[in-house]
Amino acid sequence: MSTPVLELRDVHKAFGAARIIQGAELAVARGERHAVIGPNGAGKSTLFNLISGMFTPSSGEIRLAGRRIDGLDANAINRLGLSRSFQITNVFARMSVFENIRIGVMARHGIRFDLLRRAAAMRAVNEQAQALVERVRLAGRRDTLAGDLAYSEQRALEIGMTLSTGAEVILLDEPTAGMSREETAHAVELMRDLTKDKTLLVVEHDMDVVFGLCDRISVLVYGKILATGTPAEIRADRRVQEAYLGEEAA
Ligand SMILES: Nc1ncnc2c1ncn2[C@@H]1O[C@H](COP(=O)(O)OP(=O)(O)OP(=O)(O)O)[C@@H](O)[C@H]1O
Repeated sequence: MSTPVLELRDVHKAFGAARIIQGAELAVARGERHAVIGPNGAGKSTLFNLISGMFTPSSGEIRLAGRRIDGLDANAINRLGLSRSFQITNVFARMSVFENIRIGVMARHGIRFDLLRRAAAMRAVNEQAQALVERVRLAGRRDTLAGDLAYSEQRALEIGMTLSTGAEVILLDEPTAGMSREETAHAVELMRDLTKDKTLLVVEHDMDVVFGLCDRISVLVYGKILATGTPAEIRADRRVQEAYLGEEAA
């Protein structure tokens, strides 16, 4: 693999005496869709928090496009091209769909609200925000308050917000949690489309989504990556079957 766009080397994270991440190794290639799976409590969300700068590792290295990012705060990491969504819906309920997306687009350009009065800046930002609203298929809900959207629409908006800062590496934490089968299928299609020219790292419990969407999968068990491989390799991996997938993948 050429230089991975995202790389973890021997990453550890302890909360007091609780060693949650214990030497995680991960290499995500540019342009791939990569899932992190593992049992409840394995440390998947903690891993995301470490990568995105919500937590600082106790030790180890995290690199984005070859550059150390461990120890940087979330905003700095975002500016370097990594953006994440959260397990819990995280939209501004009292702002419209369009306004939610526009905040991220403005951040991308470093535009403050007072500068928005300048017509040219406003036009460019509005055009990009509108294009993204359309890409996440919420054009019909453009002026609806985010708090009034259906749950699955809120999750789609959240993906839009994650993309709005223009980041190259997108982290999505359980994007289909709580969705019906139909909503899940729609969300998968959306993710496939929106991440065509991006790198996606996703934590997901729905194995149909993982095996259908992702190029490679890493299995996290007790804070360590037990295996990384293609869906076929992971399905066939005896250790993974024993530790996690069980009968389901046989
Ligand atoms: N800030 C924290 N302080 C102390 N313990 C924490 C903290 N954050 C997470 N943990 C612990 O770390 C362990 C792993 O949690 P984490 O949420 O990362 O797992 P997960 O794999 O995402 O689980 P799930 O699939 O259930 O979401 C849990 O035992 C949790 O209680």
